Amino acid sequence: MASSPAVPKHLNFITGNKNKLAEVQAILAGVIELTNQNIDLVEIQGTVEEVTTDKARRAADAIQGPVLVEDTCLCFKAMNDLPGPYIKWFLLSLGPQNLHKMLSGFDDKSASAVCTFAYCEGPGHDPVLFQGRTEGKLVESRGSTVFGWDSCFEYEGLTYAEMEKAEKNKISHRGKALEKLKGWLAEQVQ
Ligand SMILES: O=P(O)(O)OP(=O)(O)OP(=O)(O)OC[C@H]1O[C@@H](n2cnc3c(O)ncnc32)[C@H](O)[C@@H]1O
Ligand SMILES: [Mg+2]
Repeated sequence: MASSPAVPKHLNFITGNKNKLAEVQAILAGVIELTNQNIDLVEIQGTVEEVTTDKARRAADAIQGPVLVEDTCLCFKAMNDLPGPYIKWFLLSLGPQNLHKMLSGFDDKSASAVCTFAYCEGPGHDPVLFQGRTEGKLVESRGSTVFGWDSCFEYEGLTYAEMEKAEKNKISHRGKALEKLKGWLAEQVQ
């Protein structure tokens, strides 16, 4: 019989982003206990899978134990999926008020929000990935600018920032990725 990885009863989610942490805590409430460490991890360049896998390995090495990490992309169809994993730096430079201008020269405003979680059992182990994607469009900022590009990403008429938190979590890239993680966790304990 193939041996299952030793999935702990709680997950140590390594992130420096308080808003991500709050969403993950809300979505996983009652499913798995979550602890958090804010470790400043180097993020490589590459595909989101490469970035997230590398992030998980670095986090597992840093704490010498099991970890959960996540990387979020915002991909513009007109730009062949850029900025993708590099959205953080565009958002930091432009701010949510100016982000929509990145597509002002294009008719196609389609954007995909992509969330990729990686669970790594510990140093030297291969991370397991769980990805969720929500299709929407890049719009002028509407709603609270507390969390990243929430006010610039519209899904079915509302920006993420205009939705109730629970509504966002039901349809979001992060919610979908965590549904997959939950399914995997349930399989491990059977
Ligand atoms: O420590 P980590 O987990 O890496 O946290 P981070 O803030 O650096 O996050 P990323 O590297 O994944 O970069 C993603 C960027 O997208 C933003 N972001 C992530 N999830 C988001 C969401 O659901 N809604 C809006 N913005 C989001 C986030 O604030 C960053 O600017
Ligand atoms: Mg980061």
